[in-house]
Amino acid sequence: MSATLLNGKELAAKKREQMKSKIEQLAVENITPGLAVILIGDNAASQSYVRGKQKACAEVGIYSELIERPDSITEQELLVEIDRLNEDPAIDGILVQLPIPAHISEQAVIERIAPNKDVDGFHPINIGKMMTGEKTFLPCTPYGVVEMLKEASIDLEGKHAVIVGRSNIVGKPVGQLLLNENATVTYCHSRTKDMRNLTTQADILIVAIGRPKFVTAEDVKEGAVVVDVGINRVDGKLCGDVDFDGVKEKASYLTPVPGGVGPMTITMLLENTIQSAESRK
Ligand SMILES: NC(=O)C1=CN([C@@H]2O[C@H](COP(=O)(O)OP(=O)(O)OC[C@H]3O[C@@H](n4cnc5c(N)ncnc54)[C@H](OP(=O)(O)O)[C@@H]3O)[C@@H](O)[C@H]2O)C=CC1
Ligand SMILES: Nc1nc(=O)c2c([nH]1)NC[C@@H]1CN(c3ccc(C(=O)N[C@@H](CCC(=O)O)C(=O)O)cc3)C=[N+]21
Ligand SMILES: [Mg+2]
Repeated sequence: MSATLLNGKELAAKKREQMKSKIEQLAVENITPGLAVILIGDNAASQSYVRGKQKACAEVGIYSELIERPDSITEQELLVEIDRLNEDPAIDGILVQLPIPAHISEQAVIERIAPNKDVDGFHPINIGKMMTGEKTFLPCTPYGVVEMLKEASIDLEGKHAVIVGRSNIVGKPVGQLLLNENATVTYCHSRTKDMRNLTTQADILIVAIGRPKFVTAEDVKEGAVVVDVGINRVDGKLCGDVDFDGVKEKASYLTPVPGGVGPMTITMLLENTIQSAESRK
């Protein structure tokens, strides 16, 4: 068997088309959704992601503002920038590109963003609402993963979803969203013993660890749905956390890297920004 590819790039393009007409409707009411992105330092990967976000905003008609600051910025200075954006009526969403320098507390920064402008869905209030199933901004990568599975009509109810990775931005929330969809969820991480025994039981396997081609065909059950969140640069080329060529012969569905989860992450950021602008009304 050769897996059906879950084409995130294509679904992202389709969703962005739909967003354009929503934004035209908002324009009638004199609302232009606005996103502020704060980029600290000169990390090449972060710069490239931020460019991707700005390009996507321009494509659908979201106003975007880039605030670039040097590595030497103090935590206090950054918090003041966030306060200003919290008060800015043209800004519906605020994103601080991670990682940030070690001398600044990531948690302090995330908690300073007004929850109703936290389009990343990282604020503890929004995480809490996600856990209780209240409507809120869902974290973009997990939200994008669930949208891709739904688009392919992959039934989640009662399925065993195994998540490899437990970061606050990907692993933990993707498990929570799948639980909200009535999947049975198991988390694996760097201390997990006999991980293969767990991953080979997965109907749905989500991998988000940041280790190139770490998950191989032997880790996967025949017919499983495999979602590769990893983005790794090896010899100048992008690859995921899953050994694509091996796993595609065993999985029923598989996401490519690039062109899988990544474009969906940006798309759900746009979606959250539009949702935020709609609540101005
Ligand atoms: N496509 C997209 O839109 C996005 C892609 N990414 C990519 O996804 C990947 C993960 O990102 P992120 O969640 O931020 O990463 P983190 O580094 O924050 O977390 C990695 C997680 O993987 C676990 N882990 C690491 N090594 C192993 C191992 N050998 N076996 C089992 N578990 C392991 C860690 O365990 P422990 O907790 O025990 O340390 C940790 O929970 C990266 O490649 C990143 O670039 C990230 C965000 C968005
Ligand atoms: N506050 C914050 N929010 C984030 O959402 C956030 C962040 N910080 N820090 C870094 C990670 C990573 N991330 C990606 C987004 C898009 C692609 C993406 O579009 N990838 C393309 C390839 C892009 C390329 O060619 O480099 C693809 O997979 O096809 C990847 C990774 C968001 N993150
Ligand atoms: Mg991280």
